[in-house]
Amino acid sequence: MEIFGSRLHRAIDERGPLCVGIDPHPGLLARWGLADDLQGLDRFTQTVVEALGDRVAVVKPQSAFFERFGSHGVAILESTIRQLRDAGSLVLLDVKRGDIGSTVSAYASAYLDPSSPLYVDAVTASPYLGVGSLAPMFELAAEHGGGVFVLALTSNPEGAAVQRARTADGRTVAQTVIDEISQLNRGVTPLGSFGLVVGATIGDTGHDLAGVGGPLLAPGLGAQGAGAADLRTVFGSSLGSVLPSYSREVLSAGPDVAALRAAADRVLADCRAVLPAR
Ligand SMILES: O=c1ccn([C@@H]2O[C@H](COP(=O)(O)O)[C@@H](O)[C@H]2O)c(=O)[nH]1
Repeated sequence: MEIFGSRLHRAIDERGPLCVGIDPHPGLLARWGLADDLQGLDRFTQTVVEALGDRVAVVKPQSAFFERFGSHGVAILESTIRQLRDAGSLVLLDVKRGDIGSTVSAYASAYLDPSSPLYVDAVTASPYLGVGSLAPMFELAAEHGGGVFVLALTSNPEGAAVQRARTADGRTVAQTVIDEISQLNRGVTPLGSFGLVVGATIGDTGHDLAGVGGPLLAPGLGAQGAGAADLRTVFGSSLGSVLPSYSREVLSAGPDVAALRAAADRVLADCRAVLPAR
């Protein structure tokens, strides 16, 4: 079995360092001339799959925009996940789960067990019940070649008050998360399966990302105001592990399939100009 970190490394070599989110905001559905209903949701996601499923390394459906339509919306998410995987992109479900360990086991089964209808390559997870509470996700991911991206320094301005608060030993909360995830990836090459979410909007915070050994997902590009050049400031010497992530910046080019592809190509070129060649 090939581990997630190695599959991601290969996907980036083949398709370039880019993650595109599927975030069917009501405003985007309207902009695409679609109704804010199940049919609109289905058409929107089908179009993104057609445009980008065989093109970008990672596609990141945002679960919330499917869940808001109830069980039928989740059914569309399930079929979107299958189609993306068939088209060859890795699927990172942005679902930010976290709970006590016994409940995290159930979340792990939902997303990281290959027999689940919502099985994906990787998920996002929240560490605010303690990184250790996510152990069932880490274990199931390791067993089946999956990945977990844990929130460390999020792109929203509200995150800093919690994430940059100091713990008893003087490290920030975020640095304790970074250090625990680094341990999970220790000794794994070329890339570990346990990643962090670090927003492209946050500037130079002085956090030490050098030893993470796993992918660094960078949302906040485009609609939230960060540009590819900001990656240098945020990630410094860790730029080689960055997976830039765009949603609205690319999606707003739709519904034309060629325009969506051109938008993805454009942001990928912007990122390539900043990230080290590999
Ligand atoms: O720190 C974080 C973590 C996750 N996100 C998610 O990424 C996308 C961003 O969408 P844009 O349209 O590119 O702004 C969205 O799904 C967020 O929930 C984030 O923005 N920041």
